[in-house]
Amino acid sequence: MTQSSPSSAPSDPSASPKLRLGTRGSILALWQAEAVRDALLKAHGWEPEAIEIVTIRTTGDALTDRALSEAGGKGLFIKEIEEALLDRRIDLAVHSAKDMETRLPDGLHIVGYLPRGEVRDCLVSRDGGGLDDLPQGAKVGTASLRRAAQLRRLRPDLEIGLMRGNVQTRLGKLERGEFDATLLALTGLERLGIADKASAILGTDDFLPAVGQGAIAIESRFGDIEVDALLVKAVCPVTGLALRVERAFLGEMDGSCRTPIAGLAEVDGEEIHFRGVVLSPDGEQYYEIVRHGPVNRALELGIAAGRELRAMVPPGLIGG
Ligand SMILES: NCc1[nH]cc(CCC(=O)O)c1CC(=O)O
Repeated sequence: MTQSSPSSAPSDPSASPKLRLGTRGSILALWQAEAVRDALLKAHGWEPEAIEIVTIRTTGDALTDRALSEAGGKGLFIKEIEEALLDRRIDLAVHSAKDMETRLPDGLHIVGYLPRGEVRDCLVSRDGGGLDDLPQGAKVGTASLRRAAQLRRLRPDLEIGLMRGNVQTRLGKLERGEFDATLLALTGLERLGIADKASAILGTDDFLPAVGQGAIAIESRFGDIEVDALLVKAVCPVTGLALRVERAFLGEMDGSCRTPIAGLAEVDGEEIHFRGVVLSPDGEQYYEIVRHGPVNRALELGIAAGRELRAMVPPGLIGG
């Protein structure tokens, strides 16, 4: 029998388990953890007390002055939460899938995802309007190499500066006039109830999202089957398929976090459509792969797309 973390067996409906969900403390992260909690409560008909949300401060939260790619990458928002999971201080971790490395620490795995919502990026501009409406040389803030490269490709005239911090911090920098515009995940604004801040939604043809964007991942200890069983009714299998493709693609690209990479898989019935892109940081080089395949070959599709794109890209652009 595996060790079980909830204080009661899931098969006993009269007892309320005590599951601890670990998350970062930002408003966005808390919204996401609450969404997982609500999905679990609904799936099992539990009382709210059955789930406790535990906030954990991460290295990434403390770093506000440097690009994440310089400080050690996106895993910085995850590490302390995964340590808490391995130490059994929490039973499940909730993350933005986008923030997760393709390789997880030994002993942990992604159990599944909540239904994915909006995947697109949006422009938040002080003066409103879309990318074409930004004046020549306007100052756009972002901390994302992917967004910066795609933006440079479309608008090489813009001045792109480093903008760090959580969504509210970034919007504050815009309001104070430090930047003319910024690019954000539309889903983040939606979750914060401020989607009206978006002045334009960027279509995926021109502006491909990050792998995992818009998906909320639930991570557990590998082999903690009683905990995982509780999630079966709360997770979204279709989102799981899309993320399987995207994360396999990213794993094959094996890009350092200094490489602008984007990828999106969409499930349409029994088919998956995938598009992946690699750019040079200045946006001048652009490599794209488009692949389709059946849902039962999701992993293979992602791997093949990653390998093929990797083979197209000159050495030096990825990795290193
Ligand atoms: N980079 C931080 C981050 N990680 C996840 C989201 C948004 C939520 C999501 O994509 O699921 C954001 C904010 C943003 O990129 O604007």
